[in-house]
Amino acid sequence: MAAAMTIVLFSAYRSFPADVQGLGHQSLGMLSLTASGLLFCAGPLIPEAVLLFAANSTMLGAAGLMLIGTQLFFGRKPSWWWLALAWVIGMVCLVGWYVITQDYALRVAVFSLLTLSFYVAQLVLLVRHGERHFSSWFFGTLLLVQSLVLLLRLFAALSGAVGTSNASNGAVQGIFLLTANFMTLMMAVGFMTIATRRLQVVMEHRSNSDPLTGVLNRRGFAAAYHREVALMKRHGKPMTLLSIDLDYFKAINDQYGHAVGDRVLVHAAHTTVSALREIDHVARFGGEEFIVLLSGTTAEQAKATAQRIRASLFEARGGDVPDYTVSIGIASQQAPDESLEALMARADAGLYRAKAAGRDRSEAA
Ligand SMILES: Nc1nc2c(ncn2[C@@H]2O[C@H](COP(=O)(O)OP(=O)(O)OP(=O)(O)O)[C@@H](O)[C@H]2O)c(=O)[nH]1
Repeated sequence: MAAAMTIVLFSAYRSFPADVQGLGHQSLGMLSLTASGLLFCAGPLIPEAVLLFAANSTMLGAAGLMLIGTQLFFGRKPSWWWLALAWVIGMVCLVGWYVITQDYALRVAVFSLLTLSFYVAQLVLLVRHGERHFSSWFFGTLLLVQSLVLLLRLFAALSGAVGTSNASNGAVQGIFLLTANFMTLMMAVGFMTIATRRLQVVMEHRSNSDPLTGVLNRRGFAAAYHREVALMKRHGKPMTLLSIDLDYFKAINDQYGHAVGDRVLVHAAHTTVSALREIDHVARFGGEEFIVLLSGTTAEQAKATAQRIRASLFEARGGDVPDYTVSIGIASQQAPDESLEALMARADAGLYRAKAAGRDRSEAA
């Protein structure tokens, strides 16, 4: 199962975009688990000491790599120190097993506890950073089950119910091995579920946003606009559109080059976004024209917002971006059934007036 899941996770790692992190480490974790399984099976062929150290190292490595995969998935710093510490504790325990007491139950208890720590850490990560979505609930439940199984094994070991070797035939041992195999499959399925959900989010975001500036594109803006129209219909909330155009942008491109022109566009987009509230929507409609949809805002309030955007662009100048100004056209949606095209045409009329009046200003339609 671990070998099959290694292939599934590796294949996803190769084909998913880099925004979905952690698949590589999860796949390495499964590979490590495969190696561990093979080593435990190779019992009679390998000297016992070598087998115990190698098989337990790969088993701990598997759980540690999976934790690191999940940490990377959530954009956290990987805890390599944790894996190293667990490995040192595990190896000291094995040396103790040889030198001091060959207590199988104690060995099982120590390794169950170490492995448990990795799964509990994944569960905590998921609870803290997971999206409220079915995929998180599913993976979280699996992590909880896996942690409970390990906890049970820990208690079983402490109470002497695990027999005297991996091969001992007790019911507890049998149930554990069966569950461990099943959970190997399920852990990979669980991680693939959150990874696939992330893939969907990334793809939706890409298809709705402008690749240069990261703000919405036409498609993403249309969806946001229709959500706002629905709010207007239900609660009578006003909304206002700003059509923002960079002044003499061709001259910036001609004087500083296209790359600097691109930086100006990114600067304008980011500064505009930071001057607004989270509920507002900023889009780039190609070229050097941006559209802003101000939720719950009247034309009067939008005039102040347009001023604020222009002031922010002015204050944020400097660094690797040359000076530039913008002209802004303002138009409020008159009624829920006014079309986006009509609204934009009115905002553009305001924009042309601002351009004609000398640029670097805003004009209401
Ligand atoms: N760097 C860069 N330039 C772009 C991009 N898209 C469009 N442009 C340039 O934007 C410029 C737009 O020029 P115009 O439409 O003449 O407008 P303008 O020079 O800003 O003049 P006014 O709008 O009248 O103030 C053109 O030179 C386009 O090549 C882009 O993605 N990156």
